[in-house]
Amino acid sequence: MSESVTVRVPAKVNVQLAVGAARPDGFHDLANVFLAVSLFDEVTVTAADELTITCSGPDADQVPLDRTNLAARAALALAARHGISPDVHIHIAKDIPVAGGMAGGSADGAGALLACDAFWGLDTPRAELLDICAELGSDVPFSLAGGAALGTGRGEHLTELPVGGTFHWVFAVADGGLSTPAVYGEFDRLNTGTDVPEPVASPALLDALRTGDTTALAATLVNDLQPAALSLRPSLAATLEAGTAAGALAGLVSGSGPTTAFLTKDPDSAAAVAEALLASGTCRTARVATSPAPGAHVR
Ligand SMILES: C[C@@](CO)(OP(=O)(O)O)[C@H](O)COP(=O)(O)OP(=O)(O)OC[C@H]1O[C@@H](n2ccc(N)nc2=O)[C@H](O)[C@@H]1O
Ligand SMILES: Nc1ncnc2c1ncn2[C@@H]1O[C@H](COP(=O)(O)OP(=O)(O)O)[C@@H](O)[C@H]1O
Repeated sequence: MSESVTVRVPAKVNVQLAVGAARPDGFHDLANVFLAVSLFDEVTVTAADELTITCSGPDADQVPLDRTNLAARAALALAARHGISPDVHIHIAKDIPVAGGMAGGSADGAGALLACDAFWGLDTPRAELLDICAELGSDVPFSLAGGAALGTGRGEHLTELPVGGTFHWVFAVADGGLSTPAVYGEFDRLNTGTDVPEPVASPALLDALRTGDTTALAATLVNDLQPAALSLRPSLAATLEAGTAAGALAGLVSGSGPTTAFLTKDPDSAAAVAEALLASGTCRTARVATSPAPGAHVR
């Protein structure tokens, strides 16, 4: 057994998030087109007498260090399935914004699962790991998979998607987070009395991904949660405006927000948009990243 295992896991952006009506279980059916982006958390597992968690990075103080942390829940779930002790130390080096709509918690869940699996030498089949991910949260299977995928159901059933090029993004990180259930709740409130259509993936958007056509992707980006996120956080409208005024091809709220994502035509444009966003004072920080990025992998 090696002394430690470190797994690197990407953040995501939803290039299409089509949201259906609330289901009886409270979740919403989705057509969720995930794209992994090159901002990564690193999850390291070492031997310990009990299950403990530490976290480092600029947003570390916002991460729970008890058993509600998705990394702890992943270790507990895997250990329970194999009937072994979950006693390990998990360190999260966090670079993904917390509660930002970029699936940072999900990344840590998938990362801890893979790291514990390797550390304990279990060699759990991939399909079983994906099942555990789905139990942990709707976005967790995609954090394991990476690349690009269509998520259906509540987002946990994945179909891998081909991507024909590299996309250049700028992420404007807002002050504070937005609660995912609160944003879905606001979506329901805004849609009260309307007939919410079944969510379907956009053929034009899937085509743009497949061909790597940035301009076509920019024209088809859509997030049904955006009106709800803007309703809860009206200041995001100014961030979206600042990014597009600075030359981004398009901007949208990332998932449930409040991070906003801007698609740009090349690395130079991304750097210019990031600089303009920072100067605009409409965000806390701006990060440049590319996609697709690989899923959770041992370093
Ligand atoms: C909105 C999205 C878009 O990818 O991500 P974020 O922007 O939060 O990262 C996801 O749907 C978030 O997925 P995830 O954060 O894993 O959610 P879960 O833990 O499964 O569920 C948290 C809560 O979100 C709501 N929820 C989540 C998924 C879904 N399809 N319908 C929902 O209504 C429910 O209120 C649920 O109790
Ligand atoms: N490992 C983790 N990293 C970050 N947040 C976590 C983690 N585990 C649990 N959480 C909780 O999940 C909430 C959502 O965080 P996160 O996954 O970063 O955002 P989002 O759901 O918007 O993508 C946080 O407010 C935090 O309380």
